[in-house]
Amino acid sequence: MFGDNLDRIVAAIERNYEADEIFFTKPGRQFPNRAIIKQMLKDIRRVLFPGYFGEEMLSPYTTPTYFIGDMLMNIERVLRQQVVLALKYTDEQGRCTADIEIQAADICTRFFDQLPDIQRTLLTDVQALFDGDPAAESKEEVIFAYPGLYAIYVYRIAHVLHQLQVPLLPRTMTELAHSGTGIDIGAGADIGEYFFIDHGTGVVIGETTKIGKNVKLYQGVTLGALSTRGGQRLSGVKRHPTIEDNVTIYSNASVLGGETVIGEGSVIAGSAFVTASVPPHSRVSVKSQEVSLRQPGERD
Ligand SMILES: CC(=O)OC[C@H](N)C(=O)O
Repeated sequence: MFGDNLDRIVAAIERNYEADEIFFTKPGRQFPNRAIIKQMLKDIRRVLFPGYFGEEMLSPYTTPTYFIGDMLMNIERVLRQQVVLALKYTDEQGRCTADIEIQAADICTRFFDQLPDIQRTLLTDVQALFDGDPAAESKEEVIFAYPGLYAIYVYRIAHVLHQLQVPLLPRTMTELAHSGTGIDIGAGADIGEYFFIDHGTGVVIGETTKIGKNVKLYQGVTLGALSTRGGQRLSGVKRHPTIEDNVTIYSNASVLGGETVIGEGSVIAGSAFVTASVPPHSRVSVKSQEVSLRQPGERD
């Protein structure tokens, strides 16, 4: 099939390997496993919303106490292994495995301590989706089927791991959700409770975005950076906007820039392009310059 070409192709690929050190996985190190991370997200979701994504609560012989305990012990073991792999892979100080394992165990302790709070926050997101979408038949339907809730769930798990400075895993998680839903939420974004994303396809929320409570986004909204020409020099710099409490942003609007603040209670029209701050209770029309104050009692 290859004829005489095989040797030539092999040699060319080998030369490409030699041109960049990223091709040579570091000796004794191994990447975390994407399939295992995906399964772990499923298992955590089964604990937070039992019965929705597995058979667990249907058996009369299973009490929640044993189910939760058993699941958490298994998830902890898997998470700890993946955190060890991620820490080892990215380690630049040549730390010994024992030290890395201690750090991973500590990260897991802190992560699981926060799990009940993540669950409570997710319930506020479920409520926001149900309250905000007249097409939702029930909160159960939101949990079972809504892509917005799934993306928010994965984000809330990934965000805690990001705060605990776990490398590789948070991004892997949010990209798994992105590929399944079309909703891209950076794990570093800081998002308050009662968060609502309806439909969701094409929503992008950059990693330094700050979002208050009770914020609503529709499909195609970008909360992005103004310019990324600075490349890695902008790493860690606030590049994405701040959205205060009770803001609604309609479909395909772009709000860009690290210093851009959308004041509390504002409404941004669909397809608006906003690169400057607007005061609380603004109504922003398609051209970002056209900003007027919302009248008291005026509807979104
Ligand atoms: C959402 C967005 O504008 O991202 C651009 C780039 N990935 C950054 O983080 O700056």
